[in-house]
Amino acid sequence: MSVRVVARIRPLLEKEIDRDTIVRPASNDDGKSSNVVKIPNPRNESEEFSFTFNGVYDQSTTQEQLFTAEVSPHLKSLFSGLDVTIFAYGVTGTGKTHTMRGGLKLADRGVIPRLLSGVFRRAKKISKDSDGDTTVAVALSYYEIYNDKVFDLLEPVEKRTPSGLPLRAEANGKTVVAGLSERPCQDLKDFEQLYIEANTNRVTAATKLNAHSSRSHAILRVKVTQTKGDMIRESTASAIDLAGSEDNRRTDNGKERLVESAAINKSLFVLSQCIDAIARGERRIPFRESKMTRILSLGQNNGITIMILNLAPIRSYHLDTLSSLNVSSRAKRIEVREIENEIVYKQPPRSTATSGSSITRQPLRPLANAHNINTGVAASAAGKPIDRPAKAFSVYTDKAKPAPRPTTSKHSRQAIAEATQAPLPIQMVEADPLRLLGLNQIEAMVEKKVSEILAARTQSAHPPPELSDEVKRRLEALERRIDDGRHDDTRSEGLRFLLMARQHKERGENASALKMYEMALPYFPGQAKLLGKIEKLRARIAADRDDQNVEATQLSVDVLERPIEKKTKKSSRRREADDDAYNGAEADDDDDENYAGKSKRKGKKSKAVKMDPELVIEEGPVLATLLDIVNSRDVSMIMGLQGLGPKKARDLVQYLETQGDKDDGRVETLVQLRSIPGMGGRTVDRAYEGLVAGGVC
Ligand SMILES: Nc1ncnc2c1ncn2[C@@H]1O[C@H](COP(=O)(O)OP(=O)(O)OP(=O)(O)O)[C@@H](O)[C@H]1O
Repeated sequence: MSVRVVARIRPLLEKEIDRDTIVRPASNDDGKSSNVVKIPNPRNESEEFSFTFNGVYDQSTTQEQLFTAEVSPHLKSLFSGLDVTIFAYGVTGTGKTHTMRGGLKLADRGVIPRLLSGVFRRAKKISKDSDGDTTVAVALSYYEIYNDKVFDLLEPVEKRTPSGLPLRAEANGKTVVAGLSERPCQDLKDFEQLYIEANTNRVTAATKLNAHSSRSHAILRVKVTQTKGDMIRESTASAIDLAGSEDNRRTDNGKERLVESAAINKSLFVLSQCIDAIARGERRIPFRESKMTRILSLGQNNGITIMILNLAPIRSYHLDTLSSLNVSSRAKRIEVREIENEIVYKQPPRSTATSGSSITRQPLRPLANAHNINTGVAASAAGKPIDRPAKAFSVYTDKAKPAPRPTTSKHSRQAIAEATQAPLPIQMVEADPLRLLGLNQIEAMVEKKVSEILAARTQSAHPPPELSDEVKRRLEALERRIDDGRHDDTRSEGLRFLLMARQHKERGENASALKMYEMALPYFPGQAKLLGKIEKLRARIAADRDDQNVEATQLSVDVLERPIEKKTKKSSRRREADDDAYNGAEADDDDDENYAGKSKRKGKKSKAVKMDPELVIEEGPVLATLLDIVNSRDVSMIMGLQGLGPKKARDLVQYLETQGDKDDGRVETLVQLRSIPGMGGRTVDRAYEGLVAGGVC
């Protein structure tokens, strides 16, 4: 089954006005259910984009309606052994916490308290229906991921270590938080007490956009353990309130908040990359690049996953809303395997006959896949008696390695046959290969062959582009700087972003590299070299694309399909010109060499990109004039700038209008100006050069 993605549009808040509403729900073709979100194209308001979801809930939807429709039906699955994950996703201030936690009044309670209420009710019913044969225990864990570190919310804040709790991958593929506490929870009252107490430990700080903004991802795990005789079934419901992405230009965040914000934005960026990679069927999913994505393990976790996309209906969120609509509409394509957790059997008490001080104990090792051995659910469903594993642990001697059981798997048979270079009749291998070869011989051969096959496979897979020794050396040096402990946590985090940026850049992933450099910026505010890198990458990306392409705002291609298609011919001509400019600029790029302290690469100079990128952060009359013209929001004045036609000028003014009033939404730097949709590096350069040529300096 795919991830179920539903959208919820929140009502207008006190200061928001109806005429700013731009997001609306619509019905699909059958006209019955509302499962479409409509939003205007920011570049052409007469055109609307439609996004289809599994369900869309409008402003009037109550907490109860949402829970009854989207969460309640999965309680049954939870008790039949499936894990259920519900997570809220969206920009800051769109209603994630309201949806997941809700208010204190009964009607305002969100998904989490209602989920617990449903769990206790069902547990009672199961116990009653089985005349007490089945008992159900509920236990809670609650933790947050703050600045990419995991903290237990059920433990007092004083107990936290600066590095937080580590993550561990379990044999069954699940990622767990090592050392996380778990509290038994008898009833709703118990839960409320724990939950309210824990929430006071959660890091929440006010941002300009949302007075009670959550600055961390909060994850509540509800473990349900059903015991009947010696059978134990465990399943987990996870309710996740993700922190919201935010545009720091809109939030006036201070330095500490910028760092938090960078960590939040980074993890959400990684999440969107994971979603993209899964949707495209790629082999490498970048889960490991953030703790949140490791824990969420989208598409890796078995069970049921529901994503609630929270949306604000108003214009000031326009581009952010489009971006999250894009990410979540791709999440619909993620397939999740619905596999029930296995039943585990309690151990019968061990015989003490072999105990005694003279006996050397052998280490206990779990049988391979011990708790996955029994597929009792399937067996019982088929009406067969449930096979029980004889024991969950086996004793092995350390001296002689156990002989591998003759295996009937195709690969092993092939491996043995290939290893002996004489194809063995299948029946013989299955009957008794030990009669043909010694145990150790077989084991050595199988091991050798399997490693050969694996090595061959690894080599035949597309190897990542080989990094030059020089680049490797620099990356290693950067990693050492991060790990040598001389930097405080915050600085290390910044260096980590730089490291990731360089890795992306070396792989030719310029957009991701740019994002990472931008995320490093709050850690090194005003750092000229870093700003220069950002500028150059922006120019490079812009030159590599059509000037008009709004991709710089991270709108995905599928949203912009129509407008882009219309101007394909014109675009390709322009792109050729841009490519020339790009190649010239590339030859001029001193980025890597400067870093390594080497001389610049020589190449043809670009005519199109004349401006020295380092100039862009300087103050001066040209810059001041350019920004004054832009901030005038006067289309006729802006049109007077070189390279800005009426359409670009209108788009720019329209965009600035979405950023608030003239004082609040002022563009202060060229970096900001270049980040505006449609204002790629070349456009800004031309405008700047036009002013220089006109004598403004
Ligand atoms: N469905 C709704 N009905 C009424 N009020 C709502 C609804 N959704 C959100 N709100 C209100 O909108 C404001 C922002 O909501 P909330 O704090 O839940 O946003 P958020 O997405 O969790 O933000 P952040 O990511 O910053 O924590 C709050 O005042 C909340 O009460």
